[in-house]
Amino acid sequence: MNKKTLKDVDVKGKRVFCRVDFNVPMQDGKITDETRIRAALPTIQYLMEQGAKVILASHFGRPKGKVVEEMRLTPVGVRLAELLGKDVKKADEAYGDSVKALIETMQDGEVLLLENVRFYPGEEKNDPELAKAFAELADVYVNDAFGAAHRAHASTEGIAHNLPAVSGFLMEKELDVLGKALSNPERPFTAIIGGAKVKDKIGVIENLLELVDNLIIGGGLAYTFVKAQGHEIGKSLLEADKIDLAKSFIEKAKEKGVNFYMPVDAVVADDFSADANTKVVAIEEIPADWEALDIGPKTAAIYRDVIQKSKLVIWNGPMGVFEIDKFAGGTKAVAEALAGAEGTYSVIGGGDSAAAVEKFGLAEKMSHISTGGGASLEFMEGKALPGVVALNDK
Ligand SMILES: Nc1ncnc2c1ncn2[C@@H]1O[C@H](COP(=O)(O)OP(=O)(O)OP(=O)(O)O)[C@@H](O)[C@H]1O
Ligand SMILES: O=C(O)[C@H](O)COP(=O)(O)O
Repeated sequence: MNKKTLKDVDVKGKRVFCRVDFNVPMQDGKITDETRIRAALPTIQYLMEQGAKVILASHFGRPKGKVVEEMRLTPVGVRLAELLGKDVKKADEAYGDSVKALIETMQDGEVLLLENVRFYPGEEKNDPELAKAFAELADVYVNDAFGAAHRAHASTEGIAHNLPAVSGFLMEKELDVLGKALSNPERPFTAIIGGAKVKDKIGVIENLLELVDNLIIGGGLAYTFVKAQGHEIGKSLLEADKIDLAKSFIEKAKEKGVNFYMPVDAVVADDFSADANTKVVAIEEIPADWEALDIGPKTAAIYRDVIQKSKLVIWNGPMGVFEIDKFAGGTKAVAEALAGAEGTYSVIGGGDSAAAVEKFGLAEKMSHISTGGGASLEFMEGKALPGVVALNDK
């Protein structure tokens, strides 16, 4: 990476504003997945050991520039203190005199967690005044929030123009793994793209078609491709305005010599629910009143075979409605194939694919699970991430 990292700056005795992504799933005030907190620990612990005053900032949810009591970072601070085995002070604001006063009382090696930066309208607008107010709190800026690196916000981008700005260890690792995968992939290189909508995956499919040997399509978006092949898809998800685009992707794959895999069978249901009647049908035989909610067993077997023969696999988006057990089989089969494939480096884009891998208890078996959903997707689209661009060059 051509950007400065934590190891390139001296942080001893310095006030360090460290942007993390603590946007963790929470239900009734309880954190349901603490992966993102654990992933930030190496940077936080290093800063503590180096004797920095560690000032942590994060967004949580989408409070739209207002204080939303349920979106305070207090429960995250409590869990972080448990994981660190050290006290974590918690501020009720994210900048200003009250925060400055708290920082004055900090000893070297102590940790302070600021309040949700999205309580302020200037955060998402990347207001230079707010960026300055954040910068006034510290001597050095560390960005470890890979999950938010695709956002040009005051605490992810603006602040970097006001302080020495470097990446944290998580940011460095994510960029390293994803960067190497895309720039110098081991082959055969396979991308698995699923999820709900073609619309959300256009950029990534376009970019990956230039890079991969195999492109596997699954999830709700697959049925627009099936329709593009001239088959009826019943009540399955369809983006009618994307049929021509789907056709052009299939054509482009042919031109480029990319093997393009689409479902050959599907699990169809007479209702989008856990109590629905279901059956497995060939892809050209989806009944008019039914909808395809998962790839079928023949498709899963083909996909497994491609995965096992690949040296590198990038996966973004589930193969079916994995939240409902009846339609989780295809996603599980892909996860199991990745977990069992020896000599295959598996990169899981964040978001739902990461959640699925967790749900099946296979997270440990993957080579890399990204902590960024949207961020890893934009990276795979070949886009520059503003939170990274703003950091100091080496
Ligand atoms: N055949 C299908 N029909 C309808 N919905 C589907 C189908 N297959 C998958 N889905 C749904 O798609 C959703 C995931 O798609 P989405 O594009 O939101 O996530 P993703 O690709 O993992 O991206 P992110 O990283 O943003 O979470 C899941 O909720 C899943 O139930
Ligand atoms: O969960 C994420 O993908 C990141 O924390 C970014 O959140 P956002 O989509 O609300 O900007």
